[in-house]
Amino acid sequence: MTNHIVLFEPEIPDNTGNIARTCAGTNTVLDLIEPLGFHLDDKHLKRAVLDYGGEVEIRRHDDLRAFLATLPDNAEMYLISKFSSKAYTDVDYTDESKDYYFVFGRETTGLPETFMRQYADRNLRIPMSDKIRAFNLSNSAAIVIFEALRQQGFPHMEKSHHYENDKLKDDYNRPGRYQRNLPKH
Ligand SMILES: C[S@@+](CC[C@H](N)C(=O)[O-])C[C@H]1O[C@@H](n2cnc3c(N)ncnc32)[C@H](O)[C@@H]1O
Repeated sequence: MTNHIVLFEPEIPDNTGNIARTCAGTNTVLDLIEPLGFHLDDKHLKRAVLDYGGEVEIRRHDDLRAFLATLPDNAEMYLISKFSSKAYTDVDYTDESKDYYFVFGRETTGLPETFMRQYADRNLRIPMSDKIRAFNLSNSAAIVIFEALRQQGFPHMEKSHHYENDKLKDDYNRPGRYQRNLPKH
């Protein structure tokens, strides 16, 4: 089982950078459908990818058709769109024989209407109030991928870890921890 976040023609490098970081932290493959609104060596994207997501597997596709042609037989593809009336939480993402693909639209115009109509039963909505037009792209990606991962039991992810500077350790607040070596006058 592999999870994929697929971005259709993303425009804002910071969003793609954030998503790349999320992909690295969750062992998710990032598929980018061109054209992109930025260069892959954009400094914001690079900072996010290199500082935090150097391990992320990025696959680039010339266009939507080219991306669809790469889908394996076991692909379960979902289109993430506010226009759906089915919630993203109402789907089972736990079939280990499947590869899950979550396709998100571009920041300004979302997903193409024809594509959404073609896969009408595959559109999923993140519930939201009527006070906004849509959620931010990178937040939407995080919301959906973490529901899939939660259902899958967070595969190959550490649910706990012990750090050297563990804030929950008993001696974290030991006297002197915050004392600075100020110069003596
Ligand atoms: C900023 S939104 C795009 C808004 C665009 N005006 C539209 O018509 O979809 C960017 C992407 O985030 C995702 N998104 C944002 N809010 C969503 C919601 N409430 N439900 C599902 N997806 C959402 C979708 O994939 C969307 O294409």
